[in-house]
Amino acid sequence: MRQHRQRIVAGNWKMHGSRSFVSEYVPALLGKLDTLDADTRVVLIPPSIYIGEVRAQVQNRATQQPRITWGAQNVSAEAEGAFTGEIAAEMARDQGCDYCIVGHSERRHLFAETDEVVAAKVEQIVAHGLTAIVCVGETLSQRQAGQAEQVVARQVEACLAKVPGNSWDKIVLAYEPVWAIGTGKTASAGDAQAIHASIRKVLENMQAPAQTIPLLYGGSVKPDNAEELFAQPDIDGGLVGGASLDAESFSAICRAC
Ligand SMILES: O=C[C@H](O)COP(=O)(O)O
Repeated sequence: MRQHRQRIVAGNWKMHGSRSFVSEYVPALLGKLDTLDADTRVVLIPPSIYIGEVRAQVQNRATQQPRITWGAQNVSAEAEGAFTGEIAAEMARDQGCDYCIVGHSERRHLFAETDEVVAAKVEQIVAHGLTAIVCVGETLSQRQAGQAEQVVARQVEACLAKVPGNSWDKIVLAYEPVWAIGTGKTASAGDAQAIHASIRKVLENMQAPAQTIPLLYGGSVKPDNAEELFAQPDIDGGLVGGASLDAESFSAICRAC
């Protein structure tokens, strides 16, 4: 039987959007989420400059809160200071964010973020009362070399190394195979489930509450594959990129959860 865990669909807009997009997209999306399963939480994650506008649009539909919420794509590993261009976890909290993505493969590969940096960011995020959506996942060559489980296990252990024992309820993991991100290639539901199950074992070995931490799948999630992925026993929802930018597609994915 499937464990009862929080189900989450998070839409990572990446570096897309505009003020006019927010004002059209958010009301259109919310209008399509009236029939959402009561256990499912939807997180809108725009570029940080638009968080305030997303927040205002969601708060206009007070009846859907707190099932519909918002978050940040990234925060600094530092608490505050002379770090031009960065935003602090406390600032994300100040904008009402409940969630923050950390360790996304684009940050790891394009901005050279290491597991140690990710761990420091996770520490900041949970210390400020936000929930970290911690991304892990293997590259294509690592998968082809049969190292997927091993790579993911190492990332999980390193990225969660500084989580205080009383903060595990502030952790969500997102398994995102790098080769599936934005490529239209999705891990098969069986392969994704196998990695998710292996992540729970890693969490158990870390003395974390492995059965209650939500595990999301990310990588070319679309309306036509979401249901099968979300039906897997250890997959509790999705981290959605491209398809989250279309209200019709994203709402269909949310309803599949
Ligand atoms: O954060 C989202 C992931 O990178 C997945 O992106 P995608 O759905 O465009 O493949």
